[in-house]
Amino acid sequence: MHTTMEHPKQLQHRRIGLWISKKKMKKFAFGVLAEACRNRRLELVEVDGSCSLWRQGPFDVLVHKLTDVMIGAQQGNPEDQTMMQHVEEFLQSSPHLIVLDPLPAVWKLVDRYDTYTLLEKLQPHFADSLIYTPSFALLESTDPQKILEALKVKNVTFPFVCKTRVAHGLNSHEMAVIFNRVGLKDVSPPCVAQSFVNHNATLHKVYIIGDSLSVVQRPSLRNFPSGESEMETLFFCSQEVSKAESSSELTKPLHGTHQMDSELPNEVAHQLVTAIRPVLGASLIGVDVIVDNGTGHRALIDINVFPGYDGVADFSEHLADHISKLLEEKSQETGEAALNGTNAVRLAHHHKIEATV
Ligand SMILES: O=P(O)(O)O[C@@H]1[C@@H](OP(=O)(O)O)[C@H](OP(=O)(O)O)[C@H](O)[C@H](OP(=O)(O)O)[C@H]1OP(=O)(O)O
Ligand SMILES: Nc1ncnc2c1ncn2[C@@H]1O[C@H](COP(=O)(O)OP(=O)(O)O)[C@@H](O)[C@H]1O
Ligand SMILES: [Mg+2]
Repeated sequence: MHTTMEHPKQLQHRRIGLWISKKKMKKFAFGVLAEACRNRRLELVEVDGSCSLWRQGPFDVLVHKLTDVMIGAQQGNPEDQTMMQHVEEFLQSSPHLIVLDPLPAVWKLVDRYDTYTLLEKLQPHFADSLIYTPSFALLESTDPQKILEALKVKNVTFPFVCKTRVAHGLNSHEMAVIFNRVGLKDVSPPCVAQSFVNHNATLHKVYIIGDSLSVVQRPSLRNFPSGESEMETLFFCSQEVSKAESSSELTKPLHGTHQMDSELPNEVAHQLVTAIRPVLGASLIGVDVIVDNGTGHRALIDINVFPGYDGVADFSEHLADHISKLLEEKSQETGEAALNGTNAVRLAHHHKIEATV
């Protein structure tokens, strides 16, 4: 008689759905991740957002970057709203599905004002590591007087960077550095104003993949005169300033700048990640850190959902490890739950017998 030996849970074949935009898929090393998954008895499947998830499933893990669809739905785009409804229904019908990262965690990171507010609340946890988030204010008016008042209330100083509230997607990277009151005419509300921090044109991208992190140096905006100055508003696209290959007048460190050490020690990066991961509830994130060249304090200026991890060695191995770890934890959880369930039935049965003796 042929008996099929049930694979022990940890050896069972698992299906991992990867759902990212076409733009991101073009840059994504799908084949490398698929290979890393195969080596861990995981099958990586590309999810087609235009087809039914039920037909493409079942999945044990859904790895996604749905920020564009989430933001579109939030802004009233009917197709994105329908898509998000489909996603929510699928998640509700798949209680054991591991979502990487959970939608509530991702929602916290699609609006810069929400993200900076969250980081501001974390300030006490960071104080001893000299980590902070620069002063920021929500600007909702074009009236210069109202803007000045909003800046003053939140201690935002000139120069400041004006960023869209929306943190991801095509138009989210158009920014401006405003140097004086005349420049307030360039504020396009609603936007977030964040005090500019001189940091010797060095950006540290702290890339987090579950429990592993990598710090990658990138070019960044050069130093500017502190306080109000005669400089004209500087418009720029962040995707042209802080990519590995970015190089322009904007990113050339000024000669003779006060060269306070612009490094980000690894242990500081670890302290940062230890503090923010539990609060964010996300595990595939990029944190942009710059070091104030006057004080050496570390400023958190940006958090990204599922970034490109450009420059991170063995990204696919780290991601496949993280997925395996989550599956193992889930299997133990359900194993324990089943065991508790069985024990509860056994106990109830025992009490029932006891009651009849
Ligand atoms: O352009 P990539 O691939 O390097 O990744 C972008 C990230 O760059 P990074 O890897 O951090 O240098 C980029 O991070 P920054 O905004 O540059 O800090 C964004 O996360 C971007 O996502 P979106 O287009 O804003 O939804 C990311 O774009 P997607 O890969 O999500 O399309
Ligand atoms: N508060 C700041 N002080 C100094 N430079 C900043 C500040 N905020 C942003 N920048 C510069 O602008 C770039 C893009 O800012 P960021 O908030 O990371 O936008 P994005 O989300 O588009 O990456 C940074 O990499 C850095 O060079
Ligand atoms: Mg950034």
